[in-house]
Amino acid sequence: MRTRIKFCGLTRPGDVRLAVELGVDAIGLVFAAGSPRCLTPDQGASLRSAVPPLVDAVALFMDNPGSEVEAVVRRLKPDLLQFHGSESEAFCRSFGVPFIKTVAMGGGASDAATARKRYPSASAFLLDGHAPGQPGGRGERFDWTQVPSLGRPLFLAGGLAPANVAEAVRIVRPYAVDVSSGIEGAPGLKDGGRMQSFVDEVRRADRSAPE
Ligand SMILES: O=C(O)c1ccccc1N[C@@H]1O[C@H](COP(=O)(O)O)[C@@H](O)[C@H]1O
Repeated sequence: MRTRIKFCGLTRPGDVRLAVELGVDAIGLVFAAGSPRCLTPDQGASLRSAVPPLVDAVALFMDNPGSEVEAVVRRLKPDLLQFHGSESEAFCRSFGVPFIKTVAMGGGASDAATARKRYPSASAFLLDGHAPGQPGGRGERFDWTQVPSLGRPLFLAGGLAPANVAEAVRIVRPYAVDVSSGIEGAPGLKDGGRMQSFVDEVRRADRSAPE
């Protein structure tokens, strides 16, 4: 099984081009207010145009008004939406685009127990290391031995980096890994060397997969 890779929070066309060259499966574009990686719809549209067919463009939101999500959907035509806040199932599915729902695993108050029932139409769940109500993209990991079974493909996120992603893949065997700050030189600015090392480490862990 090949672990899928999503790079999130890209802000520069050159970073998108390198991610595609490295063979990542999905590029995340952030529209969450307050994030150092937050894009305007114009910036998002320009980056989206650098994403070729067969690589997914994912638009990320955190409790944005529906009108903002709608505007990004209309402009960028993303392949997937990623919701990081307290959005309802009805809100998430109202845009007619498949969606990933984040499950907060940190702070001792995981919302994993209710996610499966609350979001029956989620295409996948993304497990992140932050506490419920907090934003992601801050490099917070959680206990990888405590991964809930949610009946949908799992994206593992939160504090992943070239130095730990192989271990994370071996323990969790997720459908995909998702990384933002762990491949950056500074918030929003991806580092080419770290991007390359991250992909190499995921592939190394894949090669060690049990038959
Ligand atoms: O990237 C952001 O700035 C962000 C803002 C608000 C919600 C989520 C955000 N990013 C997502 O957080 C996880 C983990 O990031 P990290 O690797 O720990 O830095 C990742 O899924 C991003 O998509």
